[in-house]
Amino acid sequence: MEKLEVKHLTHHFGFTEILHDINFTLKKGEVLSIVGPSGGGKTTLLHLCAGLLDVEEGSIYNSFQSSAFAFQEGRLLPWKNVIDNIAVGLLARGDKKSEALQKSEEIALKFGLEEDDFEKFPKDLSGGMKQRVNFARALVTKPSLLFLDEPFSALDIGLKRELYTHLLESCKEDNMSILFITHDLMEGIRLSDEILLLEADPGHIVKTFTYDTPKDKRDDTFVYEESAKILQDKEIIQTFELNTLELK
Ligand SMILES: Nc1ncnc2c1ncn2[C@@H]1O[C@H](COP(=O)(O)OP(=O)(O)OP(=O)(O)O)[C@@H](O)[C@H]1O
Repeated sequence: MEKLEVKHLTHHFGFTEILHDINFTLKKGEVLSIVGPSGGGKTTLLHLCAGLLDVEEGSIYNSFQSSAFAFQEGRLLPWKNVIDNIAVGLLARGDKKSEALQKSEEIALKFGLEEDDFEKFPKDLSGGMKQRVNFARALVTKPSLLFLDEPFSALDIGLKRELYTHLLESCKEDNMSILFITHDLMEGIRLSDEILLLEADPGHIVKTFTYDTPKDKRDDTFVYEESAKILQDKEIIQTFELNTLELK
């Protein structure tokens, strides 16, 4: 069975310990989110898991057959148009050009882009269109594991919901697994089988929340009720320092 297994992972930048003794397993078909305050080491952890940083202490075992990474800011190639940007991963793995372009056009339409947009370059796209291209590019290769670094944070609520739906469809149809980081507890509750709460200085997992309700049954009421519960949790209050905030 494909899995990502993180054991006793500790990481330093210089003399500063950023992550301390992280342990978790992501299994095939699961969605796992990492939630925590800014600067807590979430991106560092995701980069280590994706092989973008070298592991120094502890281990990461990744037996997923393929993976893709969608960055928060998109990182589209400015000299390529929409379809060529989406096709990058397909061409890199050796798909025939005509097939790669066809698959890219299909997924672009599915993700709400229009034929008129296909030839546009990133500089001529709105923020929302760039995010659609970003997601389409990550999903078109049908990765068995998808890494997401706060991909929804700058999006309006309508586009967020649309992209949630596409992601969950891919999880269901292709049994894709997702590891993602977010500041947004509601997003974590809507999408995840498991939420890891990461406290800062150094980043360590203080608590894990597990959700068994099928994701297509998680309506707004479910998400609000679970968020209300979680916001009373002692570790959440402490990790996000909610008890020190006063509304003025
Ligand atoms: N390449 C680097 N060199 C030195 N320090 C780094 C490097 N990358 C990150 N850091 C530091 O590591 C700490 C954790 O950063 P990281 O980006 O992983 O946190 P984060 O939880 O993702 O934060 P945010 O939610 O604000 O994106 C921060 O103090 C950051 O300054």
